[in-house]
Amino acid sequence: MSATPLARVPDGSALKPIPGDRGWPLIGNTLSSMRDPIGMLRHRYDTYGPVSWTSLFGLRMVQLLGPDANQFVLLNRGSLFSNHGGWDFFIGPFFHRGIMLLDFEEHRWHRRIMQQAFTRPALEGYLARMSPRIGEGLARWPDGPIQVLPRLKQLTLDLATDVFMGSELGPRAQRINRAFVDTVRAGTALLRFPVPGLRWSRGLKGRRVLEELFREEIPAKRARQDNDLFSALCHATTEDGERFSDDDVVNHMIFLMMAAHDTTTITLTNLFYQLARNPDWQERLRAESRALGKDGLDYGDLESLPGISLAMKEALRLCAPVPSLPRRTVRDAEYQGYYIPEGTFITMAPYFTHYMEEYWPDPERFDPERFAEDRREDKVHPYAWVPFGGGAHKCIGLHFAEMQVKAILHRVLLRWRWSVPAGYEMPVDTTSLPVPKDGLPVTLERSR
Ligand code: HEM
Repeated sequence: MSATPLARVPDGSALKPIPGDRGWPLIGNTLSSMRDPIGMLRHRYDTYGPVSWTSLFGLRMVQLLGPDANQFVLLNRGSLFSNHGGWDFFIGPFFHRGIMLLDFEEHRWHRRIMQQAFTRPALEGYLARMSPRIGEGLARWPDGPIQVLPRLKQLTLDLATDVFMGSELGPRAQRINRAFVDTVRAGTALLRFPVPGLRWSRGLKGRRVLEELFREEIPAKRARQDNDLFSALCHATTEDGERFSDDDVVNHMIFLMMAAHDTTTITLTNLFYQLARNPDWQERLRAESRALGKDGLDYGDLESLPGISLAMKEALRLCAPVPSLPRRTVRDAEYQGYYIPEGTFITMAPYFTHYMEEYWPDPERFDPERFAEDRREDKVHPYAWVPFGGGAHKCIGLHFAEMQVKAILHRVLLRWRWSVPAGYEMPVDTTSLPVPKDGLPVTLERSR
């Protein structure tokens, strides 16, 4: 492909035009970015450097690559990049007014209130709810061969029903689960317009069902205080007395369930995979869990499982559940001497950064010790490890995620040893969020 500039640089400007190429007619580079995102970005980085453009999903997209670019986009000095402008194209119809799709002052207002639902006491309450439910959920797993992905999806969905919504929803919880699954799947529909019975229109219907069911429940939730997330959003109040309206609560609930569900499931799936391939690590974590001497974790126990923290960081490096983050410029911008016009779609790519040999020695290797205090390879650059993003929109649920991953993995480690056949390599479907194409088959064997 021959390089063409993205746009003409304004007369008299000393800036350079962004180099790049459209890729194939009509589809651009969409298919290669879905098939092999890291290989495709490596090729572009080697060809054009950290700034280039191509055509993806029918849009001209500027790819800003590497830790410096991550820092530039995520810190967003001068408010150059809109989250709404980037994400709305992909998930707006189903997750509009979710906090990640808000910008600048309005986003800060919502984030201040939402923060009240993620304080330490709130997290302690969620863990207390979650812990026995994890035990019940895992008790339904058989010994022997299982597919990890669908099992974990069911478990995290059941946990979300209780911890996010509150169990008193009873039979309505099942309708919410169904509607929720349809809504989330719609974001990855290939046909991006409503055809009855297909993903997109099922997603729109799912969104309407969720809105209705959550809205009906709000008066009861506002009337009493409980330790589920829905309740926390209904009661969250800042020191200045700011609170969410009913519409805000509905929009945030729908978004939060989505933000938490697949991301945590993918992280756990990758931990299962890596620990199956690295039995020495599996044994090390099991020994740590056994030393704790109990099945259910309390919040204070989380720090006693440092091995899981290291392994989780490494699993998130090797497979960033949110592989790239879109933005759109709200004014003309400049990066490393390149001219980025107003209205340009941008992506930055944690998935790619995490495999850059320039920053991560032997990047393909599962090596949790690279995050240990005496090595801290992630410190090579503050934006080299960015599975949770950074800046104003940095994941608000990162401690929640760590807590849930630890609470689940701890119980699994105590109950089973698991393995994959020698030489097994997990085939990853990267058409949307990265998941194993085969669901990750493993064999569970009782460990006590
Ligand atoms: C390992 C699990 C998770 C990963 C890898 C992850 C990743 C991310 C990333 C990359 C962003 C930034 C998006 C951007 O800047 O465009 C984000 C934002 C967000 N995440 Fe997570 N997330 C995880 C778990 C969770 C959980 C468990 C929750 C809630 C309980 C959550 C709630 C959110 C919210 C509300 C935002 C938007 C924050 C804002 O815009 O201010 N996430 N997450």
